[in-house]
Amino acid sequence: MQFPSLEPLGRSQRIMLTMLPGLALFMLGGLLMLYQFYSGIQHMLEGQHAFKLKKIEQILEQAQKTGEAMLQQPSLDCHAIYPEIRRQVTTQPYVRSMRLIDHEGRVYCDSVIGWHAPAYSQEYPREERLKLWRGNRLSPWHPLLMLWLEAKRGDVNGIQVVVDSDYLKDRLAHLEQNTWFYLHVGDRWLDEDGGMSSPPDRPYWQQRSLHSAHYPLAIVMDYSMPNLLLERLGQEPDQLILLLLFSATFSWGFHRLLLRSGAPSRELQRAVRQQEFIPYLQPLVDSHQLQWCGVEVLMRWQHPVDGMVLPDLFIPFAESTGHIVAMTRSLMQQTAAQLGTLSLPAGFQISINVSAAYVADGSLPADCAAFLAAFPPDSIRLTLELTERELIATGPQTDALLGQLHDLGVRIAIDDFGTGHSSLSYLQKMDVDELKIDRSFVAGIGSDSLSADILDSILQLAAKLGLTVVAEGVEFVQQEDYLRQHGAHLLQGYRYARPMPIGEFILRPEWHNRSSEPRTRARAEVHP
Ligand SMILES: Nc1nc2c(ncn2[C@@H]2O[C@H](COP(=O)(O)O[C@H]3[C@@H](O)[C@H](n4cnc5c(=O)[nH]c(N)nc54)O[C@@H]3COP(=O)(O)O)[C@@H](O)[C@H]2O)c(=O)[nH]1
Repeated sequence: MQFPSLEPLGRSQRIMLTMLPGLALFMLGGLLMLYQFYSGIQHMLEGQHAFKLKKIEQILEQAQKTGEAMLQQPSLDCHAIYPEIRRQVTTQPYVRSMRLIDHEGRVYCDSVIGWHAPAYSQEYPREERLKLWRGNRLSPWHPLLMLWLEAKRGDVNGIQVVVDSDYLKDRLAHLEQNTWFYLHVGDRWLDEDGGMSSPPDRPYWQQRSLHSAHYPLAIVMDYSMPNLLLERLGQEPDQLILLLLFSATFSWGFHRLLLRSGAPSRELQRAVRQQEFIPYLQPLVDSHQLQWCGVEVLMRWQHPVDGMVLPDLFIPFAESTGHIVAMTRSLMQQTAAQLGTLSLPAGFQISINVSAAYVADGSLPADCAAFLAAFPPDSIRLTLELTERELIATGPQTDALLGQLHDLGVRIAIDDFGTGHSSLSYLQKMDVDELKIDRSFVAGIGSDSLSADILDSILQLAAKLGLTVVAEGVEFVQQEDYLRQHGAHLLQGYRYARPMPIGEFILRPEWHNRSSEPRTRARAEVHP
């Protein structure tokens, strides 16, 4: 799969773009998670709803059976039946009281006060099979549920069976917040705290009624799904955290994939535009004073994903595709902008690696002129190091170019001298100013006699031709001593410093304190 190029986009736009899939994943996952929670909550609520209705129906069935048993007694004369009514009321769990009603609507036998009951027939629900009452005369604020059972016999009209609301509210009670259950009978509602209202005092959110198939009642569920979802999220945050982590990882992976997916060529172009190729400086040390007298500019790629990338990994590709020209130009511009503001020591050398493609490009003299213009006139020695990685075409054109460069005051060095096939031919055909001895010869000092012989030959040749010699890869004092004794002019290597960012270089005291003593042995010891 080919991903779109990120080239035309800025950094923040790229980040935004690569965050989108993660965001989409998070939203999709979030929706799925919410749906899962939603279904779970719905299922749980429906179960509870049905369960509560069943439990309240069971209470009423029990009350009904008790009342029907009374009505089936052979005599419903109060004197005869009163002991049985008392017994039933005290032994049946949910039945609080019972009253027998005659055909005139009078209570003629009451489980609480017997046959002396006054005719408070207004409490007799003539038409209603079920009625919720706020209370009766004995306990006015204690709601009751009255079940009316009609007698199918001539001596009595029917019986009222009274159920205590304590049992009902217990059945309505539940643990979840944001949900309320009510027993709804006629125009009255009993809540799980035992309060009665018509309709309920609480704000209506979403309401569902479940009607009983056996009694004229419904269980009403009042709930807030958004609040229940939030509550569930709070109870189970791990799923959300996992989703967040997963989406972030996905975004990051996508970001990396997009950055890598562009063709390498386009990736280099993008990196040039973003100024990701930055200069590192490694000091050049004057072999007499052992003081910092210049720098070699070395390219580093500050990659947004892979971090700092060393040049060996991208320079050969950049050279083969020609991108090295734009990359080196960018490096020169950044170096000039940052070093041009400093007061550098007189004759400070700035060496820059230049590939064959740049030599052939024709824009090199103009770019060098622009570089030099960033410094006070004649204040620095700009040196271009020509490498042998790619063959530099020799001939009139190159001669003319080198002539132009010399006219500008730019010096030419042959890098890694002695390692390629054409070092001597370059020396013969091109007007060069400096030889840079490859570090493989320096490494052989003291251990490899052949390397030492080649090194000596290069040093003698350079001396004869009047060329400056820079020895790179100096790591040990023995190498330093040898090179100083044998005429190398400039030394470069980890012995002095590794390549470093310009910001770090500026802070180093070595290039400020040029008159201070060298950090190694005194010169007199080396050159007696
Ligand atoms: N065309 C361009 N080529 C460039 C540019 N920047 C670097 N390069 C070439 O990449 C090669 C690797 O360079 P780098 O990793 O920066 O290594 C340089 C030094 O760090 C290393 N060095 C210096 N001192 C020592 C030492 O004491 N020991 C040791 N093991 N290594 C040391 O040598 C490299 C400097 O090489 P050179 O340029 O030949 O002086 C390398 O070939 C670079 O040329 C660029 O901008 N353009």
